Amino acid sequence: MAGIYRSTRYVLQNAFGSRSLPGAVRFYSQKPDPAPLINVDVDSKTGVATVTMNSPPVNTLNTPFLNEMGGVIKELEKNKTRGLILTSSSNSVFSAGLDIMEMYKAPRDQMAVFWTTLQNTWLSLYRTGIPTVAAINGHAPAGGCLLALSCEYRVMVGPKFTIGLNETQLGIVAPPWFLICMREAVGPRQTELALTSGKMFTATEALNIGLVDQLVSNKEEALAEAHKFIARFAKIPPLARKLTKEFTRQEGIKYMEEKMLDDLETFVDVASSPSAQKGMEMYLEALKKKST
Ligand SMILES: CCCC/C=C/CC(=O)SCCNC(=O)CCNC(=O)[C@H](O)C(C)(C)COP(=O)(O)OP(=O)(O)OC[C@H]1O[C@@H](n2cnc3c(N)ncnc32)[C@H](O)[C@@H]1OP(=O)(O)O
Repeated sequence: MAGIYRSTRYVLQNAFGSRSLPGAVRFYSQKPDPAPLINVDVDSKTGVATVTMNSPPVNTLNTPFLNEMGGVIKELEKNKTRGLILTSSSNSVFSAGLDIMEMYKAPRDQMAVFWTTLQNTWLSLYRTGIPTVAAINGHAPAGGCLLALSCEYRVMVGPKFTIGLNETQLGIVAPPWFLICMREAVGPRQTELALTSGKMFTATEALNIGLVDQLVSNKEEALAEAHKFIARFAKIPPLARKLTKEFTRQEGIKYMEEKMLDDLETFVDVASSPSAQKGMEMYLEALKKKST
């Protein structure tokens, strides 16, 4: 393990005094951003929260965004919210996944803070007792797909948007917990086929393999179906529901609880390797070329 990484682990462990690091915290002081990156609207009748990612242009997952998302989930849990619908303010992108700028040419300690924040926020979303639905109203590559997979139900606007774990196309490897989420939705065979090729699925293909649960034709319909899904739990005792969800998701939860620091170490080593850096550089160039 490289010296810088050792010191990163030391800083994080010393700051929190144990192997398990808390979620949704800012590790370093940052200038507060006055504009929220995520909007929350709680329906006063149903108690269901619509959580709208609003970080233009493409809702990339970076440290401030993930911190805010972790804080939102914590707050909704505290307020005993009846449901959480995750969607996007963009007309074409749900989330473009991890912010490559958090990994490209970033110092190892910055990468470590980013990844720890991602791990914690993911775990909060994945295991929350609140019923969760992704209303996928745009493209959802990589980390965007992970967010959707972490919810209990996925309604996707079709037919033109795509979804998938495309990491191998970038020359990087999706970590085991991304894979666990995919496998829980589509099974081992489709997971291997999808991840080894980095396939992005059309909404119809995604429905056919069970990557999404329902196809609709616009965001309004997606939100309506999401509300219907959450209403199914109106008469289910919340504690029984929450524990059943935890049991069902035990593999992912256990992985993160037990392997958090190993996973972090692997990420920093892999992401800072020359081949991953080269892959990201080429990918960023291709994105820039496309947008100009
Ligand atoms: C080392 C182990 C790590 C393993 C895990 C990795 C998981 C990940 O999530 S990696 C990230 C994977 N993400 C993608 O492959 C998506 C890339 N983006 C796109 O395909 C498209 O942007 C889009 C289909 C989501 C949207 O297309 P659209 O035409 O609407 O917008 P663009 O012009 O492409 O983008 C606007 C703007 O945003 C920049 N950008 C897009 N995605 C990212 C990103 N993931 N990170 C950083 N920046 C991104 C893009 O370069 C444009 O920037 P400029 O306006 O400055 O040119």
